[in-house]
Amino acid sequence: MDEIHVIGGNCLKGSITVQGSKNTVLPIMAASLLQREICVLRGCPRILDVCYMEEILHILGVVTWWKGHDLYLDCSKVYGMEIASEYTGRMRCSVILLGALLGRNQRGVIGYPGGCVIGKRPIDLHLYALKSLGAIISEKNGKIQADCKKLKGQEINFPDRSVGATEQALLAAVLAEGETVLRNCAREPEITWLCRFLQKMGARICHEKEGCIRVQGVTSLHGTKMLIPADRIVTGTYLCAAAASRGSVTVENAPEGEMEAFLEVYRKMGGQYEWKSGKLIANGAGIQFSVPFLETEAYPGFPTDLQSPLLAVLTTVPGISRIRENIFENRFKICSELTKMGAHIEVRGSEVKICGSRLKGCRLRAEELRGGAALVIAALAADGESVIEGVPFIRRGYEDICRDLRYLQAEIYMEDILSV
Ligand SMILES: CC(=O)N[C@H]1[C@@H](OP(=O)(O)OP(=O)(O)OC[C@H]2O[C@@H](n3ccc(=O)[nH]c3=O)[C@H](O)[C@@H]2O)O[C@H](CO)[C@@H](O)[C@@H]1O
Ligand SMILES: C=C(OP(=O)(O)O)C(=O)O
Repeated sequence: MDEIHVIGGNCLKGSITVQGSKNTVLPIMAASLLQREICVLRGCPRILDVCYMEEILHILGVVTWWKGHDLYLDCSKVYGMEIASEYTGRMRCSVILLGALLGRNQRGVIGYPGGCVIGKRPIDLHLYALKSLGAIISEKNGKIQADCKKLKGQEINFPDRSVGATEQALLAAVLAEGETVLRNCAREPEITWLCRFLQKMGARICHEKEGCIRVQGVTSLHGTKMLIPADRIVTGTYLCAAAASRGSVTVENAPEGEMEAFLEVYRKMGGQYEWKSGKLIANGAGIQFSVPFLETEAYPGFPTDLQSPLLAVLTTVPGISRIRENIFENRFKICSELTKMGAHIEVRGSEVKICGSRLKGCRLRAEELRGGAALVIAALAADGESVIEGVPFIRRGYEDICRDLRYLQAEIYMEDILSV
């Protein structure tokens, strides 16, 4: 069992290249099922969620291999149609395999998805999209079964915006008969990247206007290659890590154009940044201003996935800050852990009030991915040593957070407590 040890107090500085994006690569791996050749995903992050998705693809018949960070997916022999809940329950993104399986084999049976326990996370919008395209869905014994003769293009007007449901609808629509128009789609960059990948496989997709995507069904798709873009949430996490120590960081491959909402808050807190030849150069030495009010929103608003990392920074900034979480109802779980470190935090429903103070190192437990990363950030700023348990949650989305932060001169290491 691994634990992360952090000796707080170092001022972070240095350059880093961030891993490929988790939330981009996972739907792209699912999309590869829609063709019968080989897809190559360059710059694929070697994170637990990618391993979990790879295992699921193996069960369905996909042959995979790695060359460094390039993942090869040979989808020529996909005959499996069923994925047990012990596999789907490890990650949220497993649910969109339903749309891919329907597109490929007209049938899919999957267990319920898992992922971070940060709210109820229903799948009604996913099922609504699939049903609209003609799938017959039944739910029993903890499984969701979807069948269709041939999916048929439709107008789908999402009542609410959902990243996963938009991805689900896209995967199901590209091989459906005729035209599908998706309205009120999510606008996150991951949707654009998925569309690009599907287009490279031969899909006919066009973005009409904000939130509206038109898909012209085709009869088959082919293999392709794509470079997975840098992870915008990991980039933001490392900016927060440097900010908590009032240090600086240069991100060599930051995803330009995807970080605006975060960078605006960073600047208001007293941080400075500039883009130079594709690099993001950020200096957190001047971070000193609290954030009177911030709320998480769908893209291009402030991302919910960076709410906990930012909250960790704000526990160190003098004055009162307030954050409202609008996307997931249970995303303040780390507050009790931060309180153990001496943070002054009050949670009231979907809002949290933070009064900046000094933190002290202690033993902490991560219970979900971004909350776990946020505990590491708080530990970097704290006096003394912190030990963070629950490392597998962090590994779901960070390839090697200790290695990356050591590049930035943090004193941090992983210990396997069974082997000492
Ligand atoms: C693997 C992946 O890409 N995960 C991201 C994805 O999650 P995910 O795709 O699960 O997030 P959604 O955009 O679907 O969720 C947004 C909101 O819609 C609700 N909802 C969603 C689907 C549904 O059928 N019914 C419903 O009510 C959710 O409970 C939530 O309140 O987008 C989230 C919001 O940017 C990010 O935090 C996650 O990191
Ligand atoms: C919530 C997240 O992931 P998932 O949707 O995979 O649980 C996340 O990446 O912060």
